Amino acid sequence: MIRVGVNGYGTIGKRVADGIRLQPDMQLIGVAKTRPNFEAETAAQKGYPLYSAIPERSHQFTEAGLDLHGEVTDLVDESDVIVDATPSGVGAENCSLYEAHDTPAILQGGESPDTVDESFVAQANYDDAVGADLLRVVSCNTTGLSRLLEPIDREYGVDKARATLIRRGGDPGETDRGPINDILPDPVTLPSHHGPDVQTIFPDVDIDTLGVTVPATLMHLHSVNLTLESAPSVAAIADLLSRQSRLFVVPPELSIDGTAKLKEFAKDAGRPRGDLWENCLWEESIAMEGNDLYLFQSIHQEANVVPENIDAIRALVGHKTAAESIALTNDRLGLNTTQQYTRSHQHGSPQPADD
Ligand SMILES: NC(=O)C1=CN([C@@H]2O[C@H](COP(=O)(O)OP(=O)(O)OC[C@H]3O[C@@H](n4cnc5c(N)ncnc54)[C@H](O)[C@@H]3O)[C@@H](O)[C@H]2O)C=CC1
Ligand SMILES: O=C(OP(=O)(O)O)[C@H](O)COP(=O)(O)O
Repeated sequence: MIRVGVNGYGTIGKRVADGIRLQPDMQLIGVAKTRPNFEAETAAQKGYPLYSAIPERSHQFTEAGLDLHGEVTDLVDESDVIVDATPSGVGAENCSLYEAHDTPAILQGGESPDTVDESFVAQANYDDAVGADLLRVVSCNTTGLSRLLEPIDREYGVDKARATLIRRGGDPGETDRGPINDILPDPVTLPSHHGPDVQTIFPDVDIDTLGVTVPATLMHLHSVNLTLESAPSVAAIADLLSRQSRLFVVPPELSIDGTAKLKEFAKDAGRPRGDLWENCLWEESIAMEGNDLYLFQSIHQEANVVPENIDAIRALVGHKTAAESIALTNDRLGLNTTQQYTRSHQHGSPQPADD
């Protein structure tokens, strides 16, 4: 069993903790919280041992009637791997703690790539991460672009990638984010940070990205144009993408016209918190003009890095191969439900994934 601690129990941390608890080869040692809010209450109700992230505040947990199992240093000490899901910049500050305890750690996309040994996307560079001390699961948008690029580059070669990222203003629970009535070029200059971030995974891919932030909370939307080395048919592209286990090629028959219906679909399908762990690509949006591929995909920012964090844990300890880890993570999270649905529409019967 891999003993895992989660430091930072917010949007990403609580989803990763739930995912860890579902894995047969992992034990969730506990979660570190800064204060006894509703997330600390629900973590305790789920039976997750609580650790105080800020020792001076430990008494607040006791006063709120929450048992503490220790402080964050105890959590780091008791864990084989730490998933750090603290806000951007805090993860880098925590690295000295992990190093002092000789505990490998996984940081998130808000941290700089220079802070870690490797940036990570399971489908692309799992083997490079084996035995590292510090990994970084790249941001939700970068993970989404990387998952799309990997099979297309492998199969057809990508000469040039261009993407405009229409970014959600904040997560649904973030009441202090915006804009609430604007459309912001964000950043106003080319490139957005996503292109260089993709190159931490694919150093040889030539990619330009633009960012725009809009008053929406549900998901990001990517408008993608890839210039390929050949000109496959739309059907061949759709077939290739539909065979990737973390891409959901949304069939037109579902009448899903945008991110709101995608989220509704996930909730109806019984997904926890309505989470969509996979990229969601509209099949009808896939178009070829000469060697140029165009499509739209949506990324559920709260959920799509969760499978990658689970795989990153196994990669750090060299516990399984990439294919084994991806398959196990998908199975235990329940990620295959949309995939099978897509295949039943496109192919009539399930086919091997990720080939
Ligand atoms: N929310 C999103 O859309 C995505 C976020 N990320 C990245 O994941 C990381 C975490 O982001 P979120 O989960 O959205 O943030 P969040 O703000 O929802 O959660 C962070 C949690 O860490 C806690 N925290 C603050 N300081 C701490 C400390 N010193 N020790 C322990 N816990 C501490 C906060 O109280 C909060 O509960 C960031 O690097 C972010 O860029 C990556 C993909 C998507
Ligand atoms: O990783 C994300 O976005 P990003 O890929 O645009 O950096 C998450 O949606 C967090 O974005 P935020 O830094 O705007 O909260």
